[in-house]
Amino acid sequence: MSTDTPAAAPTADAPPADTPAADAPTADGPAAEGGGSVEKSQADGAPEAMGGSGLREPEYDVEVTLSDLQADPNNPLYSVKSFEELNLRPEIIKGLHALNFRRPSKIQERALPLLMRDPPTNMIAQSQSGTGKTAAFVLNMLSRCDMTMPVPQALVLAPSRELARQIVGVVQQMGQFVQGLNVVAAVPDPRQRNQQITGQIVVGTPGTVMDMIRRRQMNARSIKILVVDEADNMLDQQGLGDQCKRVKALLPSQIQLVLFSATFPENVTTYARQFAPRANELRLKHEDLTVEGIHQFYLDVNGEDHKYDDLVKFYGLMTISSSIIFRRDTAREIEERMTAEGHQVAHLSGGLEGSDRDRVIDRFRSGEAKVLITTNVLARGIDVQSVTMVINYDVPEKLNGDPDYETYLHRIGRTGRFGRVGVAITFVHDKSSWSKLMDITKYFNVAEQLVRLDTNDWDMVENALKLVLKNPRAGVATDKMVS
Ligand SMILES: Nc1ncnc2c1ncn2[C@@H]1O[C@H](COP(=O)(O)OP(=O)(O)OP(=O)(O)O)[C@@H](O)[C@H]1O
Repeated sequence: MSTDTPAAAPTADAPPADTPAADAPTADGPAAEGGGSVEKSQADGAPEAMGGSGLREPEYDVEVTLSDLQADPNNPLYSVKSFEELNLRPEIIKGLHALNFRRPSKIQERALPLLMRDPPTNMIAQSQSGTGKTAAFVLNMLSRCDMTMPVPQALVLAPSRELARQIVGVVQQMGQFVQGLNVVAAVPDPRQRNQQITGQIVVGTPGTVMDMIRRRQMNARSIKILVVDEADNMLDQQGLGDQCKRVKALLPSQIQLVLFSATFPENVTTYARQFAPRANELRLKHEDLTVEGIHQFYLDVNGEDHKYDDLVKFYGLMTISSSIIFRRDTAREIEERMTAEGHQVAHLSGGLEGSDRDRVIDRFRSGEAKVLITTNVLARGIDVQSVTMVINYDVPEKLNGDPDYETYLHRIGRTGRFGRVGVAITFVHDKSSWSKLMDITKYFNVAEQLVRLDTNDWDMVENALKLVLKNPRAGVATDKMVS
């Protein structure tokens, strides 16, 4: 895309103007409004307010004081309650303390009393990426399972093996002081083939779970909770939606159904309500979904042919602790080229064997690989706190070419986790990619904050990003920095 791209214009046809940065508020400016959230508590009957490794520079440490963020009522991490007040058992509280969870986040504070109420009620809950949804549903499961019984009692369905394995890890950590707890990952694994599942909590991908129940490897008779994580994705996609429905049909009829996601587009909401009837709902407007700590940029690339070169140049500018590059397809040229440039790169796509996928994600989590190149298979749920940058090498699109709002939000949500600062950079190389990105940022009400990075001025690019990443309280770049 040429440098006379309509950088600040809200539409693709609008004439070039100042960059959006000119009007962009700083982090000291207006905070993301928490007031636009909508909560519908059907159990109560009445609605309530809800509330590259680089080659030149040292690594940046991004620090964040969680207690400050948790004191701001507009912040999704805010809470007035303590875990003790949420009636959690002492051994579970001990696990939370061991994890350094001092206070619940807003979603945990709101969801837990509803989830843990007796008799159990269904729940459809939404909150921004990285705000602790996993802990909310894990704490409910830990509280409700009888650990003296070695049979599955709670089942979590997740869209990828990586996310399922991650959730297993969260259950193990939070439940480390819970006597008798056994949690099992139900993901394709030849070693598990004929093994009987005896864990009280099972976390898996829908196809494997269905197989295990059908082959009687897993006894579903005692299951009392079904959690569908990333529920909009799980219920929307024809394949997964169908599979989730079939898994549900294999479970007892009187169970607690819990759906969690950062996004619930309208077209999925109706289906979600059929899947989990009479649910308490914790919902947000799409305008309130972005996370303040994620600074959104676009790299103005001079045509498709320059994308590789610019990516490599970009990674030569500075060291990022960990970053993820999202691509539409699984081509490996970028990996090869960046490896040749001296970066510690890993590549993960759905086409790899399960054990290879495990090895790759584990290398990335441990920091052995600093750059992860992947597809939408990892767009959702993956929580690696050291990820300070996400790159959308392609603007996320649906199969029909329309902008994919939800995937954009989930991809950028791999950084800026639980109050941390992160940077999301989308490559824009022509009018079409530009206008799709504009649509997306307008949908989430962040078009004004989107900052252009000009590939004709790499010093500016470097300065803009350093400023944001060095200072956890720094605002988005101003027009002085990116002109
Ligand atoms: N109360 C808390 N105190 C401190 N850290 C927390 C708390 N709750 C969650 N976290 C941490 O916040 C991070 C994000 O949590 P989690 O992965 O559950 O987010 P999420 O809302 O499920 O995000 P996504 O929508 O991307 O799936 C995790 O590293 C988790 O350990």
